[in-house]
Amino acid sequence: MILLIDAGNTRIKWRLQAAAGGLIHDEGAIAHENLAPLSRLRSTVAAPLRVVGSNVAGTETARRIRDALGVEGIEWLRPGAQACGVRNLYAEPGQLGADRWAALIGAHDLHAGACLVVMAGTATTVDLLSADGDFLGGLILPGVELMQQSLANGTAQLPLAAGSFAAQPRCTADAIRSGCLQAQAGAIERMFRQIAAQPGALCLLGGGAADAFADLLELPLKRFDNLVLHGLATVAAQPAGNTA
Ligand SMILES: Nc1ncnc2c1ncn2[C@@H]1O[C@H](COP(=O)(O)OP(=O)(O)OP(=O)(O)O)[C@@H](O)[C@H]1O
Ligand SMILES: CC(C)(CO)[C@@H](O)C(=O)NCCC(=O)O
Ligand SMILES: [K+]
Repeated sequence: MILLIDAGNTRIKWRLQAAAGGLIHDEGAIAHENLAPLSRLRSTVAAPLRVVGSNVAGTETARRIRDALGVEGIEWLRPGAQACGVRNLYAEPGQLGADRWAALIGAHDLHAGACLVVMAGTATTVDLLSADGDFLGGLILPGVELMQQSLANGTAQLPLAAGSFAAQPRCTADAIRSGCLQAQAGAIERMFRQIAAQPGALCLLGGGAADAFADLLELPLKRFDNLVLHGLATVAAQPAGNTA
């Protein structure tokens, strides 16, 4: 059995599979505060269990996950210069978030053409992947909720209110909500222009906040939850994965 773990800043997503490319037994998402579901999961699985993960939530989180699972070693994905046909063009490949690296590997496995890999989580990332598998570069934005919160925190008059999207917002709450959603959609559409002319160019969109603006996007779009876990499975299926 193999357990795939995507430890993000808001939640920890997991998937239990028979083998790296095999049948999915179970999956879920948990809050950082309560890792008990991972301990329960471990006790239901007959050993041996291989654990492959990506973590952008810090070393303390990695330790807590290991303790909750009671396993010796977790194979945490370390972004490098290349893996599974994807080349990392970051100036310092190790600086790239492991979740972005896994998602790019997953995207390259799923789609033959150029794609824009968008993950709408705590932060939103918008990453360009060429048809050849080159990660050309990408954006990091505050996620939708972080954007809304930053306005409430940084101003006297702006509340953290539940607004709705409007093309021409005519109240404060709608103006905030629409501004944050348009910022996300606009950044994505502008990045997509760089690959739009290529045959089969596609935007792959995932993450917990994707529903908030998916309908606004005017580009070839495919929803995919969860690209990070798919990428981890792709890495795990390699004879010598780029994990440590
Ligand atoms: N409909 C929504 N509108 C705005 N923000 C949302 C919406 N749904 C989720 N979010 C926010 O998006 C952020 C990430 O949500 P979620 O935990 O579901 O995504 P995630 O992909 O698991 O994130 P991460 O990998 O960063 O942990 C949270 O701050 C959450 O409150
Ligand atoms: C951008 C986030 C927060 C998205 O989860 C994560 O991938 C991260 O912490 N990345 C490290 C910095 C970088 O990717 O350049
Ligand atoms: K962070």
